[in-house]
Amino acid sequence: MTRTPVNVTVTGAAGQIGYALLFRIASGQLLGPDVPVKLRLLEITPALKAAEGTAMELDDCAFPLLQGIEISDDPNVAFDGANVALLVGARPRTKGMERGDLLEANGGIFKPQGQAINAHAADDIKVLVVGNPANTNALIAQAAAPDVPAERFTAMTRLDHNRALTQLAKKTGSTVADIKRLTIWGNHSATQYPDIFHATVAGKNAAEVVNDEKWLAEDFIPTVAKRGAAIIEARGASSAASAANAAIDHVHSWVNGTAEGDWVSMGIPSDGSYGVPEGLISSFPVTTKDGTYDIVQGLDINEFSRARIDASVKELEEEREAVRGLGLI
Ligand SMILES: NC(=O)C1=CN([C@@H]2O[C@H](COP(=O)(O)OP(=O)(O)OC[C@H]3O[C@@H](n4cnc5c(N)ncnc54)[C@H](O)[C@@H]3O)[C@@H](O)[C@H]2O)C=CC1
Ligand SMILES: O=C([O-])CC(=O)C(=O)O
Repeated sequence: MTRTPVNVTVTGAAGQIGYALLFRIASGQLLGPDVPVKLRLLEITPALKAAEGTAMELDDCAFPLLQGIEISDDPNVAFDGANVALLVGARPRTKGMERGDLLEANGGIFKPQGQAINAHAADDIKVLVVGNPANTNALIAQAAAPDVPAERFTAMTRLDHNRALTQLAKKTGSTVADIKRLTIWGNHSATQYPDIFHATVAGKNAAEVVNDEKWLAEDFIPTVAKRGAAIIEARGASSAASAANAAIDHVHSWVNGTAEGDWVSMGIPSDGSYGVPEGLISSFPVTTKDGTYDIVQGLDINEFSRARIDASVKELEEEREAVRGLGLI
């Protein structure tokens, strides 16, 4: 049976994440090995030529699943009929900046894109915001799209999740495949909280296997939370291939479901669970099935975790106030 192609819109297509992302989408890694895709690339006018160059290379790969590429500098064109939208296009931070410092520079990008999604995207649109500060940019886009169900706007904390998996695997002498049920809570920022209290390593409780609260507080959490800055320091540019990989993982999980007994982390609109004020786009543990996600309920949050979740949520509230002040929501 021939399947209808899925329209995937990628913004910032000529950027460094775009370059690491597009080929993987076209090869079937985003949606599955039997799902044809059409790519819609959105760029600012001066970068259209570079986007065309990337499209030429995509052509040259002769991906059997790639059924078309359109390039535009108009969000109304790029989001027309979009089933999946990856909002990557935004300025990256440089050394010495926090991601929140980008709010003023980048926030303005997401309101018109939200409006264009509202007006033109397909009814089943799923949005992942990657551009920083991702959680609050997702809030801006969502606020500009009142006709799209709020839960379709998500922000990427999967890179943090993947970073935490590897750090925990290294500490416990295991492999990432042995680790389940890890959670990133809160904001994709230095206040995020990677939580191992409900995680398991080869079936055993991770916190008990580690049994080292000092390592948790002084090594693991800051290493994961500040990994983006460490990459900028080492590479001279922010994470690109790992960010593209996390975007693939995020959408793949959302569309194709999580494994039995495991969960993933996604920045999603809070329904008030775990004391996170309703409407904030905050990272939670989620399971996914049939293209929808559910927050994992009933986890016992200890004092150590509560303080850290609250601190990150407070920062999200402050970012929300800031974008209210800028008239973006
Ligand atoms: N959530 C996460 O885990 C991560 C987020 N990021 C963020 O992703 C964003 C992109 O990073 P890079 O690709 O490294 O940056 P980049 O500077 O290499 O590429 C960004 C691209 O976006 C384009 N762009 C700017 N404004 C646009 C608009 N209004 N519409 C469409 N395209 C537009 C630029 O022309 C450029 O080609 C940054 O904000 C970065 O901080 C990066 C890594 C991880
Ligand atoms: O740190 C940055 O600015 C880029 C990013 O979001 C990350 O690598 O997690």
